[in-house]
Amino acid sequence: MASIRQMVHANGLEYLQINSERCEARIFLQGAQVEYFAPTAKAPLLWVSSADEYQPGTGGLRGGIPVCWPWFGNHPNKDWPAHGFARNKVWDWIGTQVEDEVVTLKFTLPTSQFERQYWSHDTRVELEVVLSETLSLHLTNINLGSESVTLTQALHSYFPIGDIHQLIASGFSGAQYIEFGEGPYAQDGDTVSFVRETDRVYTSLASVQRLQCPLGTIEVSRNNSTSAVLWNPWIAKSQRLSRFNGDDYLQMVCLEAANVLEDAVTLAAGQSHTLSTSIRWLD
Ligand SMILES: O=P(O)(O)OC[C@H]1O[C@H](O)[C@H](O)[C@@H](O)[C@@H]1O
Repeated sequence: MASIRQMVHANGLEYLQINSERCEARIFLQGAQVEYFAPTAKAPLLWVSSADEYQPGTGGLRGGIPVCWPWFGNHPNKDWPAHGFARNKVWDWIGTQVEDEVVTLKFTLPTSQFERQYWSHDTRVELEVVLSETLSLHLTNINLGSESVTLTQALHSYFPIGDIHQLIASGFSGAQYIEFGEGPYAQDGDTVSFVRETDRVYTSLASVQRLQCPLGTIEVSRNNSTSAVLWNPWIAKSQRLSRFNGDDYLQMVCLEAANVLEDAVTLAAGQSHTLSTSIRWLD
């Protein structure tokens, strides 16, 4: 029988502990951040740094799936926080459905948590998390106002890959990317391997990628998203990152379902848009 328990971490953050016949998961209300997900009898599909202390309001947990909203990355206004403000805010848990041991949970960021100096628009944002052998996230924006609204966003998934030197990421053929503010570069072949800091914003990217690593093969798919971010900080940037151990870069990679650059979302009055990603072990 599936169970959903509301718990409080020793450091004060509230989370939901989900156990079902199909999987185990933890979702923190701060950021509506999925922090742990493992299908039954399989290894965890998300990575979290052991350096994170689970403190409230510190830029989201360093791992799992932070929700970057209502902008991704650095804002043109340099004083604004990277990746928006939603990952630091406490979301409301507003819905639960359990059917055939598939648990669906719904969250919204209440407008009282909006940083109005950054986001004056009349919008509603919801995150639906579907937990079975696969983890699926659906991030919906609804424009309730009378003027059009443009936003960028990402579901910033951190994956455990065992050894970055042995990781082969595939499904990139035909795409282009911007890296460190330069490009667009044409993707060379279908695969990416990692030998240095990698921080690519892909455009025109196919909807399915695979991460083949010593732990197995993870499949990551996206819907309503033609852009995605591929990130590993490598050695020098690891030293500068908060809540990150110096050698954590060996164990993780981020492949983030996004709506960025020309894939930014523009919603006319009354319109909505749902960005989705699904993650599973292939073997
Ligand atoms: O340290 P954070 O604000 O969580 O950002 C972590 C990383 O997120 C994304 O993947 C960006 O492309 C990186 O440039 C950034 O370093």
